[in-house]
Amino acid sequence: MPLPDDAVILAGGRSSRMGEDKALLPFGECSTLAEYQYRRLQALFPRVWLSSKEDKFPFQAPIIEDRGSVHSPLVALRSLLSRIPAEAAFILGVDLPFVDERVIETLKAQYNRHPKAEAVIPRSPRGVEPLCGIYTTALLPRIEAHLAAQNHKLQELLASEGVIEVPFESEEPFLNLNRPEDYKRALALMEDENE
Ligand SMILES: Nc1nc2c(ncn2[C@@H]2O[C@H](COP(=O)(O)OP(=O)(O)OP(=O)(O)O)[C@@H](O)[C@H]2O)c(=O)[nH]1
Repeated sequence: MPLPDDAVILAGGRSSRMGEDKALLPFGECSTLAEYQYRRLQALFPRVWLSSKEDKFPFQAPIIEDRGSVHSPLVALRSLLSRIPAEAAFILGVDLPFVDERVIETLKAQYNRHPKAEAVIPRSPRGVEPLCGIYTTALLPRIEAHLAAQNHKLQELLASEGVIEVPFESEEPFLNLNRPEDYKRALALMEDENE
């Protein structure tokens, strides 16, 4: 299997727009979206982790807890890139349930073609999709610098020559669940797929 061997699900956000913790919403056959993502990624990566502020999950999985109480994906990236046993990991937001195997295998293939890349990130028609991509420990010094400057913008971290952008024709796989209406739409899409 091409590298990386590690996948990490970002599941420690505040879910303020959803109004309840979206990682813990039921999804598909699973009692939580976090477990749905975990099971899917287990088929594609030898090691799968959950990234969160604390262990709040009703199933067994290795957790990488955040170092720092501020909520932002950058805080999570600092903690997980310092903790993974390798130099790179595939990162996925818990709220992107439609990122499929084709997307992941395309990103893996690009990473294997560019092993010195700092990150390999999809670009869809709506722009870069930073919550789905391969991130490497080479980013750690810049992540620390951005956090020290209280700059939490992932897009700014990724505006670097060392970041490979991979174009995708559709934004559909990157549909994310921010609000209750997004969740309802995602449940309906799942039902359509299963019919
Ligand atoms: N581990 C960890 N994950 C985070 C943190 N902040 C955000 N995330 C995750 O990163 C992804 C994008 O998060 P955001 O869109 O910034 O925040 P959110 O919790 O999804 O939603 P809002 O509060 O409505 O913005 C989601 O998968 C979050 O669970 C954090 O501090 N730690």
